[in-house]
Amino acid sequence: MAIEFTKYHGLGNDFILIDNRSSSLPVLTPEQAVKLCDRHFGIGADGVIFALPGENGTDYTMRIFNSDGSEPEMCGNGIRCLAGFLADLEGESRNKDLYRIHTLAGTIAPQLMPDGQVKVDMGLPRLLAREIPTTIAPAEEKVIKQPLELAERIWNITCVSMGNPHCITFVEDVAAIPLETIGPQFEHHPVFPQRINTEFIQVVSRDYLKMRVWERGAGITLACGTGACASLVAGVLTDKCDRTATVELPGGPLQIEWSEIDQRVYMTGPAERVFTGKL
Ligand SMILES: N[C@@H](CCC[C@H](N)C(=O)O)C(=O)O
Repeated sequence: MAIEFTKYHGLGNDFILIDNRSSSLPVLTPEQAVKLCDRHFGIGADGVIFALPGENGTDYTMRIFNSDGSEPEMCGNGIRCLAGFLADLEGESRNKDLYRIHTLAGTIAPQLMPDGQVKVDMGLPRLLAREIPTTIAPAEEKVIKQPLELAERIWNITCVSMGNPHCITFVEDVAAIPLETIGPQFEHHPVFPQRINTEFIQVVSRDYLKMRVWERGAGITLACGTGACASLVAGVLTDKCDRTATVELPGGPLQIEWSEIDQRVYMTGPAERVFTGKL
């Protein structure tokens, strides 16, 4: 069977997009996704994203497999790419700019902007230890500047769920963090029963943060949208940044806002089509 795909990226966080609108089950297994994501023996990507029929009154459903085959609840860069992909698929019959997408993290709403960027209503951040989830604090408490011992060092971590789990730590110099060795130790630390995405943040000013990330199930990536949102929330909670800031990632900048009005997080950034192909 031939399967068509489109390769997209959001600031270098890259995905294989599959038109799965005729079935509610992904046409590929997690094992097949792992093979396709391989950068030497496959197409190469950080994950595979499926555009499925909508559920619960939404326009579409997004499912995603990480490059290790695990299934995360949400993906910020991925949902911008999905919005671009859906607009391509709908072509001339498209009659809206704002999609309501069902995800394992709830309904997320990406909007295609006139300048080509995609602005996403990422929903409410979740802050309680049980919502992350983490056992580092009592279930009903927030995890803000909590000490975590790892690699012979104490890291003060703040945890935020954007549907998927994030652990944020503020550092003097992001370039000096040995991500390859430290990242997996955070990801598999026993206080995170569902593993964790870890963001290292350097505060350049109250509206400009530099970020590097180790992603659960994908390792080092050039950008992480949910991670940038979680990091801004962590920065506000620890009084390191304003509610609106640019988060600069290795792949480029994202604009993030934690709205004072509705307490929801908004992310704006690009989604770029790279090529199409047939498996
Ligand atoms: N890169 C994504 C996040 C993808 C999921 C993540 N690896 C997880 O397992 O939670 C983003 O842009 O948000």
